[in-house]
Amino acid sequence: MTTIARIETFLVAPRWLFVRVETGSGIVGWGEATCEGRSETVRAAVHQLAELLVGRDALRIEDHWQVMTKGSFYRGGPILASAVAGLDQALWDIAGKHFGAPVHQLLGGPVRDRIRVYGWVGGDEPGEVRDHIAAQVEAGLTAVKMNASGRMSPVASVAELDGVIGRVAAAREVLGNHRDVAVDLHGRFTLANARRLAPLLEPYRPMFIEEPVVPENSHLIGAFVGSTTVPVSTGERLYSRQEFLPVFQAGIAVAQPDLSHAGGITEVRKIAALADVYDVQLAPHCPLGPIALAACLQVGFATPNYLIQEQSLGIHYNRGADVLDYCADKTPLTFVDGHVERLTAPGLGIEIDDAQVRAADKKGHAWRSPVWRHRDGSYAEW
Ligand SMILES: O=C(O)[C@@H](O)[C@H](O)[C@H](O)CO
Ligand SMILES: [Mg+2]
Repeated sequence: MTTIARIETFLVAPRWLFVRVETGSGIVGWGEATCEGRSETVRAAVHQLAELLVGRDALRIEDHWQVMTKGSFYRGGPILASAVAGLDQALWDIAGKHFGAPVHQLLGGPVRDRIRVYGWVGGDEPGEVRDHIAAQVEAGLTAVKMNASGRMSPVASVAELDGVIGRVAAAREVLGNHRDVAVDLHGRFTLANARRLAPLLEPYRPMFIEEPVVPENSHLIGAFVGSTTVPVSTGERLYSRQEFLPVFQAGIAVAQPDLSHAGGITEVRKIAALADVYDVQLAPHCPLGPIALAACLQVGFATPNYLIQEQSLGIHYNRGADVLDYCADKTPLTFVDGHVERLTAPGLGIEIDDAQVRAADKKGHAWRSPVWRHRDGSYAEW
């Protein structure tokens, strides 16, 4: 009676796409297929993939993953990988509820009792960075991540470089030496800019420098790794083991697969195993909703090479919506001392508020990534 009977999707504020899978016996599994700025496109993909699942046994997760990712000949990319991810998470949620165990128990059992979390901080001026970090420290976090810059010239000016240094210096000053700051270059830097910046950041000892080059230029990341002693991270825009392999071979230190973009729990577990062979730690990308976060944490409780977890509780880019809005029980995602405690309930370990999600979907959302321009009018990376 674990036959898949019904698959629904919900487009909810601020920019998320939830997937609900129900079995004939009434077990409900939730997944998150959010792909920032592209969620409506993913939604269509989820409903087409649903044709492959309805009427089949929900517990054959690996087989469903094979069929969904390979079964229609044309494959790969963020849209399909996000759609598969949302469905895959929901199937793991169902399996956990069916067997009465949290997902990490099905993955081999807990290897840790709590997971360290970090949050994003904004601020254009050093003073603003200081204030935003002070608020996160006040909330108990021991690590934050900041963007290095806004729009960045292809060959950075002294003022642009000094702007980055000033803000990272301010971050280090308020954090002290017992907390960490990661610096996200966000694909805004050319390789030349990134190489010029890295030695200037070394005195502030960032936890890692993220996305030093755009993901389609993974062939350049080795040149960046070789230019700095700072650990290098990437992966929020890589969608499979095959796409991670070259960056592992190039020597990155931290892999950031997104549980909602990289094929879900099934694929990220395999990315983690591959990462382990290259001495790479996981720090999954997750500026997303509660289901994506729970899926990350389930992998984290069962994965030895797991550094830290990104999360967006209370963060202003969620524009008034919050990760906890859709949780019927807010306790599992409450942080203690900058960590989240092991989730013990069956499945993904959180309880989604069905009525709240249905109401939010009626309003929907139209979140889009901005399009930026350089001063001369040409396209600039966001
Ligand atoms: O590492 C991060 O959290 C950022 O790069 C976000 O993924 C990006 O702004 C799109 O949401
Ligand atoms: Mg990033």
